[in-house]
Amino acid sequence: MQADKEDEEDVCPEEFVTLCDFTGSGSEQLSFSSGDKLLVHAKPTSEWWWAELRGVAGYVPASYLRPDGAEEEEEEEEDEDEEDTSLLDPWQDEEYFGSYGTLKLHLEMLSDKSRTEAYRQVIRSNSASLTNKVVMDLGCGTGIISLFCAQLAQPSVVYAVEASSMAEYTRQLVKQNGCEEVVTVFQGRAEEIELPDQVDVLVSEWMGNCLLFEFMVESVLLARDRWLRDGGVIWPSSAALTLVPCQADSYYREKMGFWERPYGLDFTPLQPLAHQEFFTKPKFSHLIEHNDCLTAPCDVICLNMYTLQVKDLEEIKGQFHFCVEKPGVFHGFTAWFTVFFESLEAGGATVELNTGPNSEPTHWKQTLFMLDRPVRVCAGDLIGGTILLRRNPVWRRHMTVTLHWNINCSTEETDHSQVGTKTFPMWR
Ligand SMILES: N=C(N)NC/C=C/[C@H]1O[C@@H](n2cnc3c(N)ncnc32)[C@H](O)[C@@H]1O
Repeated sequence: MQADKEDEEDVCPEEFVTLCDFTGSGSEQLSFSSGDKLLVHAKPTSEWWWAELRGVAGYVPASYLRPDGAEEEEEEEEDEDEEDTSLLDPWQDEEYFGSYGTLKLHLEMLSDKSRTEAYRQVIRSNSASLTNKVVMDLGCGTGIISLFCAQLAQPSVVYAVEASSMAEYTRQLVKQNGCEEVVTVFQGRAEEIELPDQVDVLVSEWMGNCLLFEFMVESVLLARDRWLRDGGVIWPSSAALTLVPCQADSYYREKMGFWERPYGLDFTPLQPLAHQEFFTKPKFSHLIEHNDCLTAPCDVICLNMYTLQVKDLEEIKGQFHFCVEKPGVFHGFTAWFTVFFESLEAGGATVELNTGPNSEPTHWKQTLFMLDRPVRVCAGDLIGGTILLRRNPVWRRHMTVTLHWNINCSTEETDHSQVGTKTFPMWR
């Protein structure tokens, strides 16, 4: 990588000091360690600058730098700035693992019968093959999956790995349920802990909204590469993201229609604000009604957990071709995921956990992406396009979802915006 980039206007280079480590992703980003002195050549945007370190140049996140020579006032403010460095953690681990140190999220996940029973079914239907196996439960939380393993099968050992302070309680639950002979709890990040042995089975419940949000999947892939022995099994074994063009009439009326005539008054000047506030980001925990689907759903992304690589997570693209089955209003797209657990026995039945509208609801429910403008469609209209999940290069648990679509109407009289595109932050 050359130290200067012809198409960036060069400013006189300024020296900056880095506040923490940064691992660049892709060839364009420059990695550095905390305390490095960088030479900033250009500031093309407020977020990304073009800088050089020891003759190598690349983009760096501006928020990770402070002007060199500013350290004296920095020392004076050291105390109140102390907590700021935690804001610079691209993984936001303090906040993330802090949230899992309380019961709220564990109660939500454990109360999700579809989710929890699916994992119990996986253990139960593979109990014979789990005999004498070494199992790793990555991100075990309260240890529910590990306890199922110890209760319903005879593995030789289960390594229950949990980074949050919940691990202390997980140890108590293991003891309380008489599983301490089989289950060993390791408190720490899966990326950092040392296990006594390779594992035969790597099981984890890592899926976030829209499948990938939180990107815990990266930890699972790293653990697979480091701890899963050759021929070992990873659960889930594969995952699919499903999309469907849909109506969302009640949501649209609730958030946008409301301003037409509240109490006989015209509040429509607030509609642009409502659009910005309610339709710019995806709507999590959306419950799509079956008859809101304008077409049959389509799997747009399929992930094989044996071959998926961390670098593949930067950008994942899918395509779709829908044929509208009934007239209606195309308000947006709804997405959900399904994960599959292959049997340990050759030819055994695959267990699946489907979070879509035709299955028992889960705590994820579905995710709704609202278009800027609803479009009336007729049966026979074709909605084709692409979906792009692009991981945030700085905030590593976040991504954007970009949808491109075009509508080929089967008849002429209906009004149509033929082509559309929209990018949704999740959440950065
Ligand atoms: N979002 C869904 N579905 N599940 C979130 C489930 C997250 C649980 O896994 C733990 N966890 C997440 N990442 C790691 C890691 N790298 N090492 C150890 N424990 C981890 C969290 O602290 C939660 O207890």
